[in-house]
Amino acid sequence: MRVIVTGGGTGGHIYPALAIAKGLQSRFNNTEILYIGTNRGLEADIVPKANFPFKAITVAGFQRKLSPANLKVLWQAMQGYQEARAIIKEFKPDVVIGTGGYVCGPVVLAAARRGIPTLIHEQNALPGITNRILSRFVDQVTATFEDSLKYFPKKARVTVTGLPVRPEITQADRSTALQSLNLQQGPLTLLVFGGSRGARRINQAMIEVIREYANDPDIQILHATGQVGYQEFLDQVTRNGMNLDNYVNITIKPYLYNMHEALAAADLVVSRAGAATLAELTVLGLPSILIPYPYAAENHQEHNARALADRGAAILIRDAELTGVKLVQQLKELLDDKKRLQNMSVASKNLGRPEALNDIINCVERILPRRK
Ligand SMILES: CC(=O)N[C@H]1[C@@H](OP(=O)(O)OP(=O)(O)OC[C@H]2O[C@@H](n3ccc(=O)[nH]c3=O)[C@H](O)[C@@H]2O)O[C@H](CO)[C@@H](O)[C@@H]1O
Repeated sequence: MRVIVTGGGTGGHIYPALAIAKGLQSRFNNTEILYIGTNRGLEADIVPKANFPFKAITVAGFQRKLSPANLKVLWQAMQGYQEARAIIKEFKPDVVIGTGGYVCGPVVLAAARRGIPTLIHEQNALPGITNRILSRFVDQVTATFEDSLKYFPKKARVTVTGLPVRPEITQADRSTALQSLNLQQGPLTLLVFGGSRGARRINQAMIEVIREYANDPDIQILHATGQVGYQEFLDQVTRNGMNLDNYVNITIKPYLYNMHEALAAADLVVSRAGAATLAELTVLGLPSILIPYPYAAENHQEHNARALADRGAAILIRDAELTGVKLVQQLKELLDDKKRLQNMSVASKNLGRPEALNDIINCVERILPRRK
């Protein structure tokens, strides 16, 4: 089978696409995948590292108000559409799958217009603009949350599946992961990251956390700052009079390409509240402190985080209330109380949807033309 997957901009769109690609490969023998993204999105870095062939097209995001810049965007959109058509014509996919982000628009639309079966996945309760438009043209919409159903047209075929996580996320083994990450087997592991692009506010708060836990024999910290904020963070640590070379229990990375290992090693996670991250935390039953990004469309990360916090799976700290001191205080409370961590872990696992990937692959199978 030949499959085009597309989705881009941030990790939250890319990893579900990679999960579906891998799910298809394990269900169907000889599945050939082509990933279409843009050269500017994170996908241009992540997808080749995941060993999938990658092609880029031209796309740009519309500004919400009328502006001359939108004329250029319109031109680029037409160009992107032509490029997508050409790739589809050459690759001849049996099915095209989109997971959101602007790049999905021209690719999925061009496929639908050629009569190729199409499926999209929406990660958030509040669907993105591209998926809302595409839902009118595709054969199947899959969604993470019931709540998003009302945004899709009545005639669309929508199935609530949950959000698919990469198979390696559930397969990684803690002890092997700790070894591969160069971490100790004994101490509790705190994993910190701010979504796929990093979060400056979380990085700032981490200065105090590092000061508190430096060389603590019971705790080790793995912190991904985001590519853009990495150098700034290192400078900030130095300005605060600390030298990371002296702290054996603190590991700082710009980005974790091996998140499956980082999650397998973790006992507690501090992060933003993007939908893909939360699906990963809950499928593994990980307790977390969530600091939702307050500027995500209609504050949807706070809704995401509340779903976990209200059920005892996470502690929510609002971005405006986040300080280093507050984060340290919260961490101390949790890390000193193993019973509480254990209860949060059970609550988290109860929210996980381990069957999401399989359900989506079933949906793909349903829209495939009958195979000889
Ligand atoms: C600011 C904003 O609007 N963010 C949105 C974006 O977030 P963002 O792209 O941050 O998405 P998520 O938090 O959902 O997912 C991040 C993904 O990146 C992975 N990861 C992250 C860091 C790292 O070092 N290595 C790594 O592999 C995580 O494991 C996860 O799979 O898309 C999500 C899904 O549409 C939305 O819910 C978020 O609200």
